[in-house]
Amino acid sequence: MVETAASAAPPVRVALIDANAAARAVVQGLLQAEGADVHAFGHGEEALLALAGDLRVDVVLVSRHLPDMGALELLRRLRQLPGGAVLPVVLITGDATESLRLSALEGGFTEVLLRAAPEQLAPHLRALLRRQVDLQRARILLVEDSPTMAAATAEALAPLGMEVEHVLRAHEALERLEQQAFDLVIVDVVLPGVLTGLGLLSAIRSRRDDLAELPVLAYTGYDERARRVEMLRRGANDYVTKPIDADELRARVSNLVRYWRLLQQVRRQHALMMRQAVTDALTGLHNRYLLDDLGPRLVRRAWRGGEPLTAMMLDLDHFKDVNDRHGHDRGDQVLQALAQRLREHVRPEDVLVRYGGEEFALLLPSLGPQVAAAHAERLRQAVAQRPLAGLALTASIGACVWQPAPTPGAAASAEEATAVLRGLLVCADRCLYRAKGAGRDRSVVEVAQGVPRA
Ligand SMILES: Nc1nc2c(ncn2[C@@H]2O[C@H](COP(=O)(O)OP(=O)(O)OP(=O)(O)O)[C@@H](O)[C@H]2O)c(=O)[nH]1
Repeated sequence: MVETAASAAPPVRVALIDANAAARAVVQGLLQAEGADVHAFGHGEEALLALAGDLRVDVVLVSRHLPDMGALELLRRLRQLPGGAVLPVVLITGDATESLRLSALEGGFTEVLLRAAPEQLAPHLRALLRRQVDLQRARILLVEDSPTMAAATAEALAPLGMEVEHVLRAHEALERLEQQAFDLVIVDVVLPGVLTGLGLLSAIRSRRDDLAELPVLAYTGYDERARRVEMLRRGANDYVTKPIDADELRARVSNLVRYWRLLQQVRRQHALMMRQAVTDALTGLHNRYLLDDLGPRLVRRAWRGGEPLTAMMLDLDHFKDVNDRHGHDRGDQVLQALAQRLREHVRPEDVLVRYGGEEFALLLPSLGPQVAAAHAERLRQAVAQRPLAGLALTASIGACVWQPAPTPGAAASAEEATAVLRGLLVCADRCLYRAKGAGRDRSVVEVAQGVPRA
């Protein structure tokens, strides 16, 4: 059963209340340039009259000084209008002090926007509108066995423009959560069937993926302390007591959806930062921090399975001359071309990183000494046979092959695995040094005796 309130995002409707005609025109122009539908007013009373009548908006922007009332007075009266309790009301001010910002937020404004030059204000207004559109696009899964309650909920949420999907049973809700992304679950705690609302809550919270933190708003018919505590204990973010109050429901739903959006934004940024932390900006290859993370895992796997593991160090020959003769930019291009060349020669199970400067490290599982030596030669030839960024260059390679004794069931500790990785890299580096000493453009391979340890 689906009750859809809205799907395509309509323009965000903004009430702009500012006594200063010139300033108002600037903000109005910026908002309209972003596609907003703007209703501008110079007086508070004028705006309140329109909003108490037919005018419906998604967000209100108000300047601090109005001819007929203060911004706080306007806010108080806006909150009393139908639907006004959840309306985002943004104060726009030229006063940048932290104390003003805090007192405005404490006073009930949703945000405080600093009045600045248009080019500085524009991105803030764009972000404000984007947040509003995001909220309108929210999808809510309503799990409610009473058709009357479901209809009342859909009606109460309609002004928010969110999409409400209704299912009757908890198990249907679990199926829908598998199929589609939702921003909030509203669940009646008492549901017929094997899985109750509380059971659904526990099922969501015990998931091992991001959905475990999906906001859940619980409906209860009993305003009873023990039941409220139980709902919160099981992980409900908030609850509403039946019969529902439309304004209260909208306010709680908006808050939870905002929280979820923020959480997702933080997660995305965190994932990006984690990627950046292990990525070398010049070549796009992973950096040595990824080796520190993945290397011990490969060591433990090799140890467990008695499979060989090879570490290789590859270093361009006379790279300093490239920089000196052709400039640092050309040197960078060479490193990028080299990274691409190496990428073409690694298998999905191999780890390739830029170890630093013009040195690259590889970890290659399951190659015996002869195959590892042949592979090192192939890499050396791959560098020498074609120019890199237009320059004929060579590389030297040091490789160290570790063949663990088959010890089924034995597992290395994390510290041991790290020590073995270091030992392998030191051994490979030693081989590289020998390759350089022997005239460069060659590979030197050594089979580790015993367990390599740094
Ligand atoms: N363009 C560029 N140069 C770098 C980068 N990182 C390190 N280098 C340069 O790489 C050069 C390494 O020089 P050396 O360690 O003397 O080694 P080499 O000239 O390659 O000599 P051998 O290794 O002995 O054959 C130095 O000039 C560094 O400045 C980088 O990201 N970009």
